[in-house]
Amino acid sequence: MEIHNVSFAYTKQQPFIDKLSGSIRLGKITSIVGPNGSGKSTVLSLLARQLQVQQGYATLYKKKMDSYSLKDWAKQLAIVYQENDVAHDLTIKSLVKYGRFPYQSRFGSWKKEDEQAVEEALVMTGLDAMANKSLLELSGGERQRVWLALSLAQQTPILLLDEPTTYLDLYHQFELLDLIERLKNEQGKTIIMVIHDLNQALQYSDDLWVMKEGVLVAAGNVQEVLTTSLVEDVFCVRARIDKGSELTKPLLIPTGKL
Ligand SMILES: Nc1ncnc2c1ncn2[C@@H]1O[C@H](COP(=O)(O)OP(=O)(O)OP(=O)(O)O)[C@@H](O)[C@H]1O
Repeated sequence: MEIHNVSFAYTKQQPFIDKLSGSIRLGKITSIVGPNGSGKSTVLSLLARQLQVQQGYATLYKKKMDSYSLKDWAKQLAIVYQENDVAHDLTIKSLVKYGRFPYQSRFGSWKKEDEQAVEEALVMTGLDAMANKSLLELSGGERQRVWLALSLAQQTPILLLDEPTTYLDLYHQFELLDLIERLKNEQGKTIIMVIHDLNQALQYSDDLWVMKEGVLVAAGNVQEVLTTSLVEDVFCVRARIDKGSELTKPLLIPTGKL
């Protein structure tokens, strides 16, 4: 996936995202990090076509993003936001079924493969045993898993996740990140996720995009990009990096504000 000089403005003044260019490696996990308000979610929304690119363009398999119909785009790419509104009287399964929407023809019926995709998504997210529960009965973290299940039922090769671990306790954060890693390793999915925890980014991603004030200031292999001087420049935080061993990944240790 390639992004060429993409610009976007929320207001008529200066573009907020100004001529952003970069590539996303397919079949890899790319984490987008950066301070609050730096444009991470905006970039996800532009790729999901929830916001419209105003200048420049993005391509997938060398074909321009805009030349895919919205329905075809929804077969390529699913997005899970951090916060979602929903009519609460739905059951988990009935919400996850909406992931099959791009595959339904106007008068089409619900097919065996639709049912199978929903079941698989429920099993993968550990929601199968409670599939008939109402969303009202769920905790914030459980509800977050339902949204992930919905996007998995969509069976797209690309998954965009906006702060997927935010509402989860530490155990469930690692459980979800392990699931994301499995989706990459076993199904070859491309994952693009916004994440605040730099150590989780270090542990789980292949590539890192670093945003600051709407600009992509660094991109590339996560271990090469995430240096102490970058953390100082972008986050205004002092840090040191424990290089780890053959068995362990590096660890970033923040030591205070600059
Ligand atoms: N709908 C909107 N209308 C106007 N401005 C917006 C809108 N959504 C976001 N912004 C502004 O765009 C900027 C970037 O927001 P964005 O949500 O992309 O940042 P972020 O890096 O994801 O932040 P965070 O880490 O706080 O979630 C912010 O200054 C924000 O106030």
